[in-house]
Amino acid sequence: MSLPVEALARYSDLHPKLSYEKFHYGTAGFRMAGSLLDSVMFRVGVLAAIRSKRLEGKTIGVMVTASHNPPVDNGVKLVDPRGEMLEASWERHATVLANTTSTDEFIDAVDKLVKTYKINLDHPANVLYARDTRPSGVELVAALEDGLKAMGANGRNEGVQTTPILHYLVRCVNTKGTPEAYGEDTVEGYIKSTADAFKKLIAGKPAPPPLVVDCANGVGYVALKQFAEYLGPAITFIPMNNDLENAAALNSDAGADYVKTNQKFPPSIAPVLAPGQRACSLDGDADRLIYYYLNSRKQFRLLDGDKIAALVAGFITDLVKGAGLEGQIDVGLVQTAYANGASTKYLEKRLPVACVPTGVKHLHRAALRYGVGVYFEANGHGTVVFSPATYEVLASYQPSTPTQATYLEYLNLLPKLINQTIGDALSDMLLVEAVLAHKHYTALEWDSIYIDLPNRLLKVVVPNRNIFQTEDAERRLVHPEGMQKLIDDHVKKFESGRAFVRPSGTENVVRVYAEASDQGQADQIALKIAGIIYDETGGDPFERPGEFL
Ligand SMILES: CC(=O)N[C@H]1[C@@H](OP(=O)(O)O)O[C@H](CO)[C@@H](O)[C@@H]1O
Ligand SMILES: [Mg+2]
Repeated sequence: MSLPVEALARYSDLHPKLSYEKFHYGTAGFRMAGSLLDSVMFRVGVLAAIRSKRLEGKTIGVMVTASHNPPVDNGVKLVDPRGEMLEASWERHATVLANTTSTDEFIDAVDKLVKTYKINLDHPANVLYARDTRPSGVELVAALEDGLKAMGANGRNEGVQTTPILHYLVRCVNTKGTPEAYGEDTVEGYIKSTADAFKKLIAGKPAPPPLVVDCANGVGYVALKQFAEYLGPAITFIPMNNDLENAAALNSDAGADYVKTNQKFPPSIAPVLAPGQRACSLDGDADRLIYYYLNSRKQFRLLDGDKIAALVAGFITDLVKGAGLEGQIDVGLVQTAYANGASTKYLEKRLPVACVPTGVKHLHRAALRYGVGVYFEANGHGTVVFSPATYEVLASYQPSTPTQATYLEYLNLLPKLINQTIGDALSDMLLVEAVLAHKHYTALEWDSIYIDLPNRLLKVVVPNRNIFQTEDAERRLVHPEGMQKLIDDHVKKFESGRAFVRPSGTENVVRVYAEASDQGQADQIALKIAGIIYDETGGDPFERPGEFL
């Protein structure tokens, strides 16, 4: 088969590129105002089909979502056959195709891609896709489908689903009937196997107290309802911010990003919480999870991705030891520079900890190096991955005592409870609840594992963020020259101060993170560095944010 040039041209003409837009496939795929994405969606459809053919018909996933961003935004991400994010080298092809200015140029670029990889177009193309609850998703999915039609690809529309469910389904479809079979490739199959593993894991433990779940008025509520049905009395949820009728409500004063960024309760949650009661927030596509509670002094206390990682890694380490598998299964943790310094200090004493650049793909890749790799970004995105060798050990190990056998049983349930393809707010939430039940931890006890260092995260708008280059997992600047020295000279004035600066991969800003032994110092460090960056990059003195030092 040759490239279906005629069909490509016909469909492409229905989705012309807006001449002034420049698109970039970044950390979060393509993401911007939904109204600007029509041509991008069509081209992503074509690219997904080409990638599927390149992989001899393996199913590629496409998720239409803008996660925690405002309801008018939308976006799209491609998912590789194992349910992982698109291979990095193909991000560039996505950007190139999205930016071709005419149908002819687009077809030429597709042709070039096919020739470069010597793709055999006789292979079938299979694409599985879903969208979040954003209204613009309906038309964007239609544009995506035109891309699939133009290539004669088989499309499987999963409707409105969470991002992690889409990733899970892709892995299931591609591993079906193989020794690595991941599960049944249906949403019901996902809910059932996750819920069953949870029920078995907490069997005999007291049912956790009811959990307040802030659904960010998004698709997470759809999955939560299904979980609630299967879980029955095993756990009670109190769903909040579950209005799916009002599109404008999505992520508005709600959700994991709101809580982590503002370090406060969503306004609707504060009044319903009793002191000590746990609550959690999902984000708009349910791949991030943040916990929090009201302490006895009626203060907000955050239990973020670092706290989840510490809880989960500690639990798994205990299980491995208890089963007598120490030395046979190595448990490791992966963080980014945004991890609270107190968490890193606490965890490094207990297990190997790696620090990698921001972005799930980096964390995921690093986690695969361990027998059991736990990774979480501070913002609540993370999961646990089990290596093939670990699966083998778990399947063949003969415990020598009944206690070891019990621990082994728990360990064997974890790969079923956890969505290993990507961070999954709902399966992570059930994991946290199971660990709390096993450890008999209240929110306060969990919080007390270590005490967070006060910190401050700021954005600085600069003319060109690309001049900022980093090394050492983004912890030091190598460019602009001399900037790191200015930062160091300032930070060293503060005891236990730490700070770093990096360009955002998703917004046109530079981020400044600082932490210190008290909040005032963390603020001073961050605001001074923000001022340095602003001034050194030629920021307009009349527009200089008032708080910068
Ligand atoms: C400080 C921060 O939270 N950064 C986020 C944000 O990346 P930036 O490159 O910092 O814009 O979005 C990413 C994608 O969602 C997420 O992986 C990351 O953790
Ligand atoms: Mg998200």
